[in-house]
Amino acid sequence: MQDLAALFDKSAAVLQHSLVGGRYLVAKHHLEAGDVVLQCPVLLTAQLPSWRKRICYACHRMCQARLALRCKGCEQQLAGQAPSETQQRASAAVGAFEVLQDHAAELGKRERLEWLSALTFLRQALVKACWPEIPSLDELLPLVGRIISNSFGTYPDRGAQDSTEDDLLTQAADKADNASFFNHSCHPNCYVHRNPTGATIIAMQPIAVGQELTISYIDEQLPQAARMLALQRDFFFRCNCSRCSFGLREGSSRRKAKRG
Ligand SMILES: C[S@@+](CC[C@H](N)C(=O)[O-])C[C@H]1O[C@@H](n2cnc3c(N)ncnc32)[C@H](O)[C@@H]1O
Repeated sequence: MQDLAALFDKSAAVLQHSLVGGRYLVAKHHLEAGDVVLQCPVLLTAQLPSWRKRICYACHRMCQARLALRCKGCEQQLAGQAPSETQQRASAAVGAFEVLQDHAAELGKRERLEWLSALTFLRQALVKACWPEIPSLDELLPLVGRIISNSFGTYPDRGAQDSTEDDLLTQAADKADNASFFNHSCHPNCYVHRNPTGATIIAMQPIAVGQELTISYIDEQLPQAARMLALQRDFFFRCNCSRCSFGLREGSSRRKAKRG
């Protein structure tokens, strides 16, 4: 198993393990609002067929011309061997990816059936291709669960502001990287700035050394019931952040006060 802590060497975050809640990140030193916590390069990219030959393997930028031979972003030639740094980053990402929570058991019945039929098709293709070791469905489903519940959307070149959910769905390219260790909070202290080459996690407020670093996976402006629904539906977990726990207590004490 690779050294996961090393993924955060050059960042303001430290990886911690909790027996009940899995991994989480805390501030390495005091942070002010606007401080960069972590730079997350794109590490794994799932390309749609229509994107083939348009994404640079080195900087993961989309190239405008379909058959471009050289990336305009980093001047790398698009054909040929990937540089070893990219290969190293990719294998580090796979190691980190393997330990993430998969929630495979919590996939909805319909979603599970859809994935099982796609994975059965994949296995048949691997058999036909004489693949040396065919993974079982029980091995493949957790991979799907990890991708669904831990990846970030990568936006097309025009930038996050103009992008819509539809862009994400139709042009979906996902990445799994060190940013996948940030837990969610409905009252986060960091936000994610996404761009085509990766993501940057930025502090939104002063954060004390040792304090947990959190981001929001959803629109945290939603009311509590809608937030819980979105997290359960899209990420398969029940939120235990301080705002939700406080909200529940607040709701019950308000009801008590009404009854009293
Ligand atoms: C992106 S990962 C974060 C790292 C994760 N703690 C781990 O050890 O793999 C997302 C997963 O962490 C857990 N998680 C994150 N935020 C949470 C929260 N506010 N309440 C409960 N579980 C949370 C959920 O299991 C979720 O699927």
